[in-house]
Amino acid sequence: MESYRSLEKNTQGQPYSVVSLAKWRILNRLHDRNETLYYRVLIDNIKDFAPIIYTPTVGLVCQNYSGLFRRPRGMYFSAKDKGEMMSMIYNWPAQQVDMIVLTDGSRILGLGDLGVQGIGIPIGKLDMYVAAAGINPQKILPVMLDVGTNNQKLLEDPLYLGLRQPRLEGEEYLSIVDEFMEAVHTRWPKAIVQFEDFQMKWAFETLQRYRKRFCMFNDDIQGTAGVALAGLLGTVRAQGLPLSDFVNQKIVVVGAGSAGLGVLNMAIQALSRMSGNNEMAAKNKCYLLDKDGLITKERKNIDPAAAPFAKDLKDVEGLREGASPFEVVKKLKPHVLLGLSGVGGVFNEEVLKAMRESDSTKPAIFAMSNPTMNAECTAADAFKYAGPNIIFGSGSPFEDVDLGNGKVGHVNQANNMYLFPGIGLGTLLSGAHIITDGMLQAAAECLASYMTDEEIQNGILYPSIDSIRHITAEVGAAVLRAAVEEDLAEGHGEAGPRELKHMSKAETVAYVSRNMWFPVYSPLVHEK
Ligand SMILES: NC(=O)C1=CN([C@@H]2O[C@H](COP(=O)(O)OP(=O)(O)OC[C@H]3O[C@@H](n4cnc5c(N)ncnc54)[C@H](O)[C@@H]3O)[C@@H](O)[C@H]2O)C=CC1
Ligand SMILES: CC(=O)C(=O)O
Ligand SMILES: [Mg+2]
Repeated sequence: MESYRSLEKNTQGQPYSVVSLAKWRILNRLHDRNETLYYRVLIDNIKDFAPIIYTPTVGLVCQNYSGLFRRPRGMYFSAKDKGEMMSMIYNWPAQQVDMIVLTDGSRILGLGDLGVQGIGIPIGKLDMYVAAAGINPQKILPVMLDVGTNNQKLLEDPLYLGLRQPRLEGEEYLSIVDEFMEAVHTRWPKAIVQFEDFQMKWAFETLQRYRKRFCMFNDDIQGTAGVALAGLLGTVRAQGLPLSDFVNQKIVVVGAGSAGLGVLNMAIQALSRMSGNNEMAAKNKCYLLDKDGLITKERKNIDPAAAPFAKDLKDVEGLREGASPFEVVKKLKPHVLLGLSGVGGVFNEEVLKAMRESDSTKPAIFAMSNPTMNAECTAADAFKYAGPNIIFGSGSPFEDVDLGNGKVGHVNQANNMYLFPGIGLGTLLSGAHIITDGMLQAAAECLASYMTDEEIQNGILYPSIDSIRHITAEVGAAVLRAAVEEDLAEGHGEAGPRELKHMSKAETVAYVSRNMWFPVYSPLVHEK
């Protein structure tokens, strides 16, 4: 910590990229040298270190990974390993693996295709699993599926560590993922595989293909959706309205990719439950935009995943196919404007000023894209242009904003880190062999009800990252209980299905907390 603090002191005024990469190097060296100590300082200083090992710095690390590379971490399965993956999996030295984060590097944060350099994301996500969920670091496995890259710059970079070929497509691609999933399942049938940062077409396709066969989920589609839903429900409470008023909120989502569509799907499921299974009414309140603007039924070559949300032009009077975010906000006066576009600055001054006319007393702006440069707007601009009354959330951290007269504009970190560790931990301890919508919904509801009314009134929708272990234990327990209710909990370790079934809510939280690993040195000689 002394060397970290002196680095901070000695690099004041230097560019963000230089300072944050230097910080990452200090932590990475410690990670290689002394795992127990690394996780201990990570847990004790999570607020300072999450932005280094996770977003935003992890983005910069991935962009520069081939140059930063010193030692391997995790496993790489390449297209050339076809037919060998089963023996490769059996070569992994740990007896047991509980949690795998898998990527193919095709959509790393909002930074696009980074090929094998995307391995930084599974490493960072699994560090959060250890820090937040107390998964034993000996039982985690970051995995890169190297199926090539379409990033020309990387293909020409002499330092690039991956296969120098264009990405595999179609059946060739799927056969690689299939082989990997079968191999993992054979050796560790209960290991949970988190799919992370896959480009949209494969994100949806693999989720559909595997979710009923393997214990897996897609964090960008499902984890993000739960965090966003908790945020949306929070904004209803912040307006002093009962949760049932959620059905009256107008929601504009900018970005129709895996994350944006995941959010809309989950929000619409929740809305239709609240409005007596009236899915039509729920959909009417949600508007979706992509790089070509408002998606309507007039759209040519509409993506099948976005089609269910396309608006009939007669239902959006005064708006046209492809209307810009500004036109949409100006016309609709939405309660919530949520960005998952991956494009920095899409919520510009004009769009943010239009949010001043929102029908909500506390309009919500979520600029959820990562890393910081890709956020749809900064926190300072949001409060400056949309007004001091807004609720603000961003995917990467921003400082709270000084609004003058002692008032503070609170910044929420609307990031799936509040859910994925609990989803993984709860599933693991339940012993369920699949992850259902019910388990994910329980996770979202747990996060949504975690904050007090007073905090919510002050614009605070999510807990501080300092309490991430606590919220993760609660989320984990909620997921475990949902698995029990669905008769999926087969038990794990000391607790069989009967024990799990008979645990009260409080006992489940205590059970989950008890099973979280904490970094202490193990004695070399056991005392008698
Ligand atoms: N805060 C969080 O927890 C999470 C944040 N994200 C972020 O969300 C972003 C998007 O991720 P995915 O949905 O997986 O990407 P994606 O590539 O599947 O989708 C991006 C979408 O944005 C649209 N888009 C592009 N330019 C646009 C523009 N100028 N205006 C409006 N829409 C535009 C595209 O048409 C596409 O529909 C990334 O930056 C990622 O870091 C993703 C998951 C979780
Ligand atoms: C947070 C996250 O999963 C993403 O930006 O992709
Ligand atoms: Mg992601």
